[in-house]
Amino acid sequence: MKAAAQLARSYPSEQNAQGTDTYETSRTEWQSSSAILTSKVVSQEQSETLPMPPVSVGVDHVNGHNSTARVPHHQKPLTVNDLSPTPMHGSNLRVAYQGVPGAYSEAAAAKAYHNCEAIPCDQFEVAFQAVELWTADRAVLPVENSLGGSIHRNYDLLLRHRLHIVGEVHLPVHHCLLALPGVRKELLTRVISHPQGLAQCERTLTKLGLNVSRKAVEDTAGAAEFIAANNLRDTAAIASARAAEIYGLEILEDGIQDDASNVTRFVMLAREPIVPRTDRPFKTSIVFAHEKGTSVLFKVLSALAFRDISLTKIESRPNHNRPIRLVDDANVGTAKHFEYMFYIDFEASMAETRAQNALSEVQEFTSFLRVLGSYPMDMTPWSPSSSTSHTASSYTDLSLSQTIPPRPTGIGKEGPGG
Ligand SMILES: O=C(O)C(=O)C[C@]1(C(=O)O)C=C[C@@H](O)C=C1
Repeated sequence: MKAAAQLARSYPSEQNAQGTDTYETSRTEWQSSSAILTSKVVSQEQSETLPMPPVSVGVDHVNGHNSTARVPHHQKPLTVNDLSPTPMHGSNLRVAYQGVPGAYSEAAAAKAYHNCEAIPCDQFEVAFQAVELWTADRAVLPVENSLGGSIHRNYDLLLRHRLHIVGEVHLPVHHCLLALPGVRKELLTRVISHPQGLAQCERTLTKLGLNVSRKAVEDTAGAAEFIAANNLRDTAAIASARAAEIYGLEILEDGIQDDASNVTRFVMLAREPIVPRTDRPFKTSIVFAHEKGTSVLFKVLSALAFRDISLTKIESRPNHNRPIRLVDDANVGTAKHFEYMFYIDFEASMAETRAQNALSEVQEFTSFLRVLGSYPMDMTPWSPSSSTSHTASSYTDLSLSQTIPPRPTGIGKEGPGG
């Protein structure tokens, strides 16, 4: 079959959204069998972490602004042991995020899915698995920040798991320096936060003249929770105003991110892709590799540029299937090339012919190609000064308005979402 025809047939259409032609079948056409990666639970993202006992929560206020996610009392983060394919209850969309209540990821879940039930997970991988095993309907995960850069772990997990990107959401991130009531800045010896939180405030921390060590923990709100639970009077957390409220901390400094327009981009993941459309701006995310490594990159970029398709993001990660390629030259020795997976986001919908043609061409000179998702761009108005204020209802996850394949027996119905 000609590649273009194969592509047009393989990407989900209105027809297959009705269940007559599943995306699962088409997806295999896009992937070389050697590149299929298995899912297994991996160790936590930070090797050096602090234990964080759970603390009860109940304040409904995200990062200084009203949240629409419901946070049950005494909610403990989901761990890998909690994951079993048990039936869901209730009609609201259950959205998995990494962290504890008060984390920015929780705010992103609320922005993406108004009135959702936000489910905290102790690792990114658990959030992926929660959706795969029907414990959650969606996962909302950070992929990049305007100051701290890419969240590499999630790029690797996107490849290892079979979920589809169904949307994106940009969350302005407004950091505060939090400590127990009565603690003065001069008494601090340590600042703890998520590595991204530390990275996003590095220059400001230095400017404040604090004589503190930095320590990475699992998430920003978890840092606040840890200080409260252990009554640490020499330690401050970088976290949201909502985390201060939840865990009873005081705000020593407000807005300590190095750039006022600090923003994190999150992607929404689902078990099924959405039907791509052309009536609003769409983005498509792909990942590809080639045995000849980086030499293919120029061709891929040309295939997009030739069709006037703009790139919004490019990322490379080690190709874990084949990390090194050795090239022997009898005369000079052995060259050792690192192998990469390339991730690209571009501004076009897979419903557009130009995107289909571009990917047909890309398919011809890559050994592995996977469409991670084609989804509406977050076009909500930009207001960095208002921190994490969000217009929850202005965002739409189109997957909620499409026909969604039935759940296995015993699973409840789809919630309202965005
Ligand atoms: O720690 C949190 O609060 C998170 O939600 C995680 C996270 C991230 O992984 O980048 C999300 C947004 C901010 O960039 C800081 C941290």
